[in-house]
Amino acid sequence: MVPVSVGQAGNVSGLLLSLILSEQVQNRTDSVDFGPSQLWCHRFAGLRSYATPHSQFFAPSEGIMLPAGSYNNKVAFITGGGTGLGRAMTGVLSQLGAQCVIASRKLEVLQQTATEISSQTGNKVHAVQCDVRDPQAVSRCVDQMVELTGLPDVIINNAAGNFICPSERLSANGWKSITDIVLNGTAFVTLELGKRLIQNQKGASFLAITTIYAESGSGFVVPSASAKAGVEALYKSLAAEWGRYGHRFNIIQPGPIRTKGAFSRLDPTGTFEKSMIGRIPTGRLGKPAELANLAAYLSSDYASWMSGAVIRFDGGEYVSMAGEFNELRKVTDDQWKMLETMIRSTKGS
Ligand SMILES: CCCCCCCCC/C=C/C=C/C(=O)SCCNC(=O)CCNC(=O)[C@H](O)C(C)(C)COP(=O)(O)OP(=O)(O)OC[C@H]1O[C@@H](n2cnc3c(N)ncnc32)[C@H](O)[C@@H]1OP(=O)(O)O
Ligand SMILES: NC(=O)C1=CN([C@@H]2O[C@H](COP(=O)(O)OP(=O)(O)OC[C@H]3O[C@@H](n4cnc5c(N)ncnc54)[C@H](OP(=O)(O)O)[C@@H]3O)[C@@H](O)[C@H]2O)C=CC1
Repeated sequence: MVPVSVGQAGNVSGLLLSLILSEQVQNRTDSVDFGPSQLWCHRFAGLRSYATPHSQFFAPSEGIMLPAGSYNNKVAFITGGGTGLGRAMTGVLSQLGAQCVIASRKLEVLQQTATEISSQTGNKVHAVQCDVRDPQAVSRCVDQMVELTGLPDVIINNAAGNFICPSERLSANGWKSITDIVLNGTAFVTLELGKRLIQNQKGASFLAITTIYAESGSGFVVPSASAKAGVEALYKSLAAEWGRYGHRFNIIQPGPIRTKGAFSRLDPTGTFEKSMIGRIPTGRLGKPAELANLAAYLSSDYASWMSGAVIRFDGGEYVSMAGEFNELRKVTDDQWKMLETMIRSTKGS
């Protein structure tokens, strides 16, 4: 770990970006705390990753949490299982004994992931091409899964699309592209599998991966925020309706976890990561393995009494952004002395 000075624009060109960046550096210098000496940068695999010194209190445990064999004789279906967080969840479930089916658009990516994971775990991972925006394709995908493994015990709706974009620049097709993947895709997968499971009187655990801003909304990712909020309404509604069929529905709202898919579309220059770390109380990004452990627990029999739950998993970022006075953590001891003196010396209203 090496301390770095903030404010390096790297090879990013463009006046606007430099302005944004220099403003951030200015703000950070002005705000007393969280200056260059307190920002740390890990470098690995060509990627930068920032963290604060106090993140050492919150070192990630990336080993598998559940007992070996927890998923023996179980089948798990994971959308978007070829990359990023979906891949991490597939790896953990497979390691715990599950037979996994991963589905998304890019068959080659899925096949490579399936081969790599199954060679590490010794358990089968099947790759099935499926564009979740197309209900017929989803139905064919489920047919294929039934042939391969039978109906699943665990369904993880993880596939998503997203990009930052001012809403006034967003085309109708841009809106449709994101909401089709996230909301309609989740609905098509959930309805198709739910109906077949009900017909076969088979219980299952459904998990949706949303995001912290599904609750608050967020500018610049409006289609994603709207669709993720819809997914949460869908899952909470079905938790109430389909418990009688043996189905549980839970939701994880992750905060920032570095993946190529997310960061390339949400922070393409790497400019915003540094300021984001400053508002995460645990001082670091999450790790895919941490999310995968939580997903494995929620989808397992250890969580058979959990349904309708919405788990925020963000190192404290959401509450940190929400609290009116939370920026006061930047005030130094000397400044507090001065503030306290001023407040105490005020008499009357
Ligand atoms: C502050 C630091 C932030 C760091 C991260 C913090 C994370 C915290 C919370 C994170 C939440 C994360 C949520 C996620 O969902 S991340 C998942 C990201 N992964 C993906 O998006 C993978 C899949 N994505 C894709 O395949 C594409 O990106 C896609 C555009 C979503 C879909 O591809 P495709 O179907 O091929 O669509 P296109 O034909 O390319 O485009 C469709 C229309 O959308 C318009 N469009 C595409 N990109 C943009 C853009 N960048 N800006 C504006 N418009 C765009 C495109 O032009 C098409 O519209 P048309 O021109 O009108 O036809
Ligand atoms: N990483 C983060 O910081 C956060 C991520 N999330 C959520 O976590 C989940 C995983 O994201 P992450 O791993 O970061 O990003 P990725 O881009 O790696 O994952 C998205 C996956 O969705 C698949 N996908 C996209 N469109 C479709 C489609 N039409 N049909 C089927 N599959 C599709 C992609 O595969 P393919 O291209 O082959 O179709 C890809 O595997 C998402 O739901 C995201 O919203 C939430 C908060 C934070």
